[in-house]
Amino acid sequence: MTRRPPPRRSEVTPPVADHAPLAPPALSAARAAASPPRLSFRTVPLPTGLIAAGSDGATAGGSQGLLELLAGREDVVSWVRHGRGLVGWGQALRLEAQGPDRIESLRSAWRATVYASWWRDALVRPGTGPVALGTIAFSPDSAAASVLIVPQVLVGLDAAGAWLTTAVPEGEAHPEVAEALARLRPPASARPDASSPDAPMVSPGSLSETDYLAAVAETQRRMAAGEARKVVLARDLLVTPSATLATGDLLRHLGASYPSCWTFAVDSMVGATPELLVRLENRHLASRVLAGTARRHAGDAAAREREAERLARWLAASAKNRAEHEFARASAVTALEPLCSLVEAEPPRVLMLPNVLHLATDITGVVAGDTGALSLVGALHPTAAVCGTPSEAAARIIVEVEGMDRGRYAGPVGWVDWHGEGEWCIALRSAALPPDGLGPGAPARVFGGGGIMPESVPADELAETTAKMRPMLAALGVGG
Ligand SMILES: C=C(O[C@@H]1C=C(C(=O)O)C=C[C@H]1O)C(=O)O
Repeated sequence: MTRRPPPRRSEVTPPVADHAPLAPPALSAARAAASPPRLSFRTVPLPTGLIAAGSDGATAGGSQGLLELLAGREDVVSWVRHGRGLVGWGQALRLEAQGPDRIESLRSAWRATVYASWWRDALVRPGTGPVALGTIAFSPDSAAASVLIVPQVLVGLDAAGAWLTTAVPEGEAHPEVAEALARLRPPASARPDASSPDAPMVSPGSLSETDYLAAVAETQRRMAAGEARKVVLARDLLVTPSATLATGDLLRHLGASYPSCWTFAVDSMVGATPELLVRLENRHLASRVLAGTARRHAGDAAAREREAERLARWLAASAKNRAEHEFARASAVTALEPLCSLVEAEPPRVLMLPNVLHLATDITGVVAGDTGALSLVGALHPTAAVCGTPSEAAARIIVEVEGMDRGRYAGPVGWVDWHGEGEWCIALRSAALPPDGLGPGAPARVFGGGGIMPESVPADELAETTAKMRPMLAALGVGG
């Protein structure tokens, strides 16, 4: 499909610069909404068998998996689950916003950009045509920018096949498909240093373990005084690798170990999250609320299996976890109802992950009017899964007790397409990487948190944050 007439000129392919093209300057969302940039997008199907997902998300046959395309690369974007989704690199556009209106500003800037742009897309499937990936700060007061990024090259894979979307400023020629395809191969020069002998260095972020225990106790004191009923606290660890480690290689590790999670990367925020904030496709929405956790332990497969069954029974029957879950579930349903003609929530079930089990509620709905995914994100965020109940009191306690700026941790992360649909998760099981890449002297900030209830045991809450950090820590080479 072509949305605006393509420019009347022959497409001459200019010599294409090598990898790591320079990022364009960031454009404030407010400026972009008033005076939108004009981009040209082109989506073409890729030959069958070139890109494929194995049953566990790994490579199938002679083809490449999506995350393998990122080997050795920096400046990547990723949105991959069970080997399918989107990966890309380069930046054709970067929109930035901050403050309480950051989500709405990005939404209207993207809408204006789409209207000012043109594209060719013979496929018209979710994720084809113009797509931007975003990562949004948890708090309106965060110093971290909330961004939407249009990659220069985006490769997608769904059940029907793979495609390639390129984005260039209007008036510039797209790289030829053959050229872009050749460049799907990771640059040999950027291959990671596989021999990093020393273990990474781990140090506390804003709170030591002792301080975190004190923060949990202080939160419980404030809850006992009637200030809030549930508060989600988090902490961070600084992990410094002994050698450079490419973002693309971290993502491959996450995708292989946590295939049922969304392996994401946007603007140096990376992770493998199990929590779907909202997917909007053909006006139908889906959301998966998680709250209430049991930790799994290491061990042989049979022992872990037996333990998981026992933990699942325990979690499903735990009054504390059920109450904690109910706050999160209610906050999501309440946020969605005004925007939907129908909202249905399944009874809670147990979701099993390699490191933890969660109570999970699947929500489905039909969106009223032309409400888009970013409007739904704005209505949902922050749910009581990552903030608390009541929301404002919990947010205040978080600021006062956690002592850190969460940045994009626990904020929305995902993608939006040309008509406002897309898929957004909560940026959990995640880390903020240094902007110029991980390496000695440039640590990753790894996050983990959990819901505090009046009856919580502080030591258990601390252990829960460690269990939730395990995916990122393992990808960074910490622990087993
Ligand atoms: C806050 C985190 O996770 C959230 C909190 C949970 C809980 O308290 O049980 C469970 C899932 C997530 O909604 C995290 O992973 O950092």
